[in-house]
Amino acid sequence: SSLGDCSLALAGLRGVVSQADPCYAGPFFKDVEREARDNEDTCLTADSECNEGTIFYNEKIQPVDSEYKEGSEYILSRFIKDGSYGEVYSAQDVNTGFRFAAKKIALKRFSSEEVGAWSTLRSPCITELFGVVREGPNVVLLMEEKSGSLSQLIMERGRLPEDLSLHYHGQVLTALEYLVKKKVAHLDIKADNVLLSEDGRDSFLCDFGHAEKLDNQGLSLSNSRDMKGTETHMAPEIVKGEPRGAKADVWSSCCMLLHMLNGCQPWTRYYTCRLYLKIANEPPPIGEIPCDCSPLTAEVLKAGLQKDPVKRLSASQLKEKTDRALKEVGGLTSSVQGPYTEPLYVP
Ligand SMILES: Oc1ccc(F)cc1Nc1nc(-c2ccncc2)cs1
Repeated sequence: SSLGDCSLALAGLRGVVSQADPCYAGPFFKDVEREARDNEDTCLTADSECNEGTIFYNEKIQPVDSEYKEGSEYILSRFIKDGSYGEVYSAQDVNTGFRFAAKKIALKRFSSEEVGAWSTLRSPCITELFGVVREGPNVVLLMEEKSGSLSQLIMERGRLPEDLSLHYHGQVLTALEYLVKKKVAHLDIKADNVLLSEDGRDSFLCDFGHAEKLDNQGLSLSNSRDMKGTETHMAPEIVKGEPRGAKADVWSSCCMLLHMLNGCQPWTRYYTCRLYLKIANEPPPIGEIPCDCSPLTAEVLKAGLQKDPVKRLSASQLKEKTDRALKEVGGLTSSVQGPYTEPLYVP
């Protein structure tokens, strides 16, 4: 839409739910976050009548009289899981019947980064954010629904065949290559946040609750050093509170590759204590590379699990290596559904 419509939509946004071009969602949600922090009390007792937000252009999600509220314009059908900062439900638009996923976040825990970073992304490897609606004390993020997650598949199959693991790793690295171009770091790459298509052959990155914008050097703009993401997949620079950027996602993607190959997350078979110090002081978990994997797969993991982010390969360099490793094992021949294979416990 032209700037006119969009800025009009934003200007009129107070108290209405409007269709707007996602490019402008970021700034609006900055002040929702500020307002939430400023008047903590009111947003807690916030009148449930307050219903404002932005539905990005989508004829299948229809505000009625510029309202989009749970229980009237859409319904939550079933609880799916706890996402970052909120619960995820399957939802349906009452008028169109269109199904989507919805994450309900308490206003005081809402980070405008999830919307600001995500709303500018358009990639076949990243789930689409349809919109954000504030309902009283909550913010609800609306996202395209997928049939399941990579973590569910790993649980069902114990561990995944090497070719299937490399296939998904390659797709996640394609998503990371795109994020590097858009100067966004996801900072919570793990199988829980990778969703699968119906036939399981395509994967999509989701949940930008920990995402951060990057500067021209590829380092995070947010000066916060607080640790983000999932402990077992945290890069050394994260646990050490050092400057972080896109390379942290590369480390986490290799932790996820180990999770797919072994059927269990790195570090957890050797340590039950807090992992931060182990990740900071121990060598990288390359000892957990399964002995039955191909040499090129081991190369991918060694290159992606370099503790020094400068030495660690970039998403596009690792994507090339991963594609070569997949060719070396004969390409993707395994079916997505298949026999349960016992996870590899301590050798
Ligand atoms: O950050 C979000 C913003 C909006 C959403 F609707 C969901 C998420 N986060 C996640 N959704 C899932 C998931 C969704 C659908 N099916 C299986 C898993 C896993 S993490």
